[in-house]
Amino acid sequence: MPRYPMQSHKPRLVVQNVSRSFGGRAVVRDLSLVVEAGQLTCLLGPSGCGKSTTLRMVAGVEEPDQGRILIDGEEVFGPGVRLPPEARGVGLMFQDFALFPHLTVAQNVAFGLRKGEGRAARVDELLERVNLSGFQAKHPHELSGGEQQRVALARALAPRPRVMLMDEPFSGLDNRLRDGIRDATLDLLKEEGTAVVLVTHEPGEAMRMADEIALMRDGVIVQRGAPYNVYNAPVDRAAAAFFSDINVIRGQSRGALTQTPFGAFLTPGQTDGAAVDIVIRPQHLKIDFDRAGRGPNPTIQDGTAARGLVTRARFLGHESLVEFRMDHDGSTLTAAVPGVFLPKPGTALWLMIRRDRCFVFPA
Ligand SMILES: Nc1ncnc2c1ncn2[C@@H]1O[C@H](COP(=O)(O)OP(=O)(O)OP(=O)(O)O)[C@@H](O)[C@H]1O
Repeated sequence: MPRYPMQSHKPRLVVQNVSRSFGGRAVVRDLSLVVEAGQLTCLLGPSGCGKSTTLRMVAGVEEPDQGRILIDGEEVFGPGVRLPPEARGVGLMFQDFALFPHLTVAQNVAFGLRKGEGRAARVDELLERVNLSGFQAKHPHELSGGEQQRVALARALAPRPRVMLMDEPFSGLDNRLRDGIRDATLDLLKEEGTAVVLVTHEPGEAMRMADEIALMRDGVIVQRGAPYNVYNAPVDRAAAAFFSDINVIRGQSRGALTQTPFGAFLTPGQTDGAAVDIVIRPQHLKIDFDRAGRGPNPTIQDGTAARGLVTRARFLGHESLVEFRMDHDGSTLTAAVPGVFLPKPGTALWLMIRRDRCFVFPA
């Protein structure tokens, strides 16, 4: 049943309306996904939202209750079709990737390759590309964690998988190593041109690696898009909160406007009288100084300033986080400021909200 006619474009990976329950509980619900060759899609979401189960169904180690999975237009799972994992042309890499301890580095990388011409050359090529030339004869116990991880990557890529499936592949690594290995891994995956599905619960990792983020919650994809779009246009309050701390100002929409101590916000599309949440990331609160009990003048971009007292200020390295107790209702707001800004607790400051950086959601 060819869904994609011969002459038309066949995405590398198509997951169609796939569902899976365990003991009557739906863990993945009617999930669909398309990943092109050379593209990296991150399944991002909190623990237990069904990311790993989705990945395992693509790998073929878990069976969907329903749905179809196609690789290069070929059905690998569907009504009456169940291709085993080894026949799907997928490469796997998991957090606890285990190299074969009794095999050398070269033998580990060669493991999935057929004997014959080109085998040794492919092993050497990959080891060079993960910066491990000369490591061929070593055994895994002689390698650092980062080196073992690179061997595992070379091993998974050696047979030129059509789809590479990675489940939290960097979480076992030292923090200092992680960013370098992520970048090197991404470069190699791009050179190989394979389609990649990477599971992570870390927004930072997804932002760094993904062409497309598929944000998951309770077994469904709630939003997908380029990292920039998912970060800057979240579908709801929880999607915004998944990527950073957020500040929430609750108000009531009247005539497409919501009045707050920070001035009026446009809240089009909200029913009259409906409670709305105005959501703003700490980076997008503007701080101004107290001018003898007065703040800066209102502007169209930033609205009216509201006064608060600093309750805590912390330096985090690249930015400072300053917490305020607001005069008007005693609520707490947090502002992030680049560099070092550590006002003493009790300092009165004025906050403004950038209108172009806030999100409005029904409460
Ligand atoms: N084989 C199984 N039998 C029963 N329940 C399972 C099985 N596999 C997964 N689950 C349950 O399904 C839910 C989703 O698991 P899954 O591993 O897909 O989530 P996840 O988003 O990858 O989370 P994590 O990051 O913690 O692995 C969890 O509640 C888990 O306990």
